[in-house]
Amino acid sequence: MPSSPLKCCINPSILSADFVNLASELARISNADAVHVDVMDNDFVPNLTIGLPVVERLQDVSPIPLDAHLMISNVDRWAPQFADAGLSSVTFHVEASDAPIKLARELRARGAKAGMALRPATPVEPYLDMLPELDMLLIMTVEPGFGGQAFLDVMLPKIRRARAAVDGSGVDVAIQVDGGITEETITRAAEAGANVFVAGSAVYGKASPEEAIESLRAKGQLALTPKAPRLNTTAS
Ligand SMILES: O=C(CO)[C@H](O)[C@H](O)COP(=O)(O)O
Repeated sequence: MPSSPLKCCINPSILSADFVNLASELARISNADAVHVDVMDNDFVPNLTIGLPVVERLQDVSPIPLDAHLMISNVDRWAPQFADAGLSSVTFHVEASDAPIKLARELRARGAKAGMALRPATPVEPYLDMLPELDMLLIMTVEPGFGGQAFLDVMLPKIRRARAAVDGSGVDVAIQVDGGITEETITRAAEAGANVFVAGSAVYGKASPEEAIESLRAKGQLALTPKAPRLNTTAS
């Protein structure tokens, strides 16, 4: 583990926001670390959301960095265009890419952080040599496509292995988790080694999304902060 605690970041997913009022929905999460923008094409996943023109307008108006999660096919062709739109980070699914190393380099060359996502059934081990090419590794904790699903606890060992590999390699790669993150599951995900948390329902489903972000952040940060060793106070 690094000597100082990892910073806990909360990235609300606008999949759970009101799509007719996206600008005002951004204002409701002003304390977020980034806005998670779910782009789905009804091919890579069985759902359809927004495309590049809408994301470009969000980029124009958002005071918070945008973090696009591209759940789309033909991602080698599309992802660079999202980077060109000025997004802070662009995450592609490795299962959808023909040339993930080339794509990660292309995203960085265009000024975006490079993120790579893994579906629940995709193992992390084949991609560990790629860590220096990445700024973020997204481990899906639900099947991608829909909000409101239950967190897959079976993903915790994969998060632990990814954290061990990141810390062991000395590269600065964030470990993001997406799907089913709540006040209850964030602690387990953070203890396993995730430090960036996407939350849709657990933020936009609350009366005060900003309070929900603060509460999630406090719980995640607590779990990321190493515990002080317990003193043995029993007399021998
Ligand atoms: O990528 C996603 C779905 O594929 C969403 O970001 C994710 O599901 C967030 O929703 P929730 O926090 O409600 O699970």
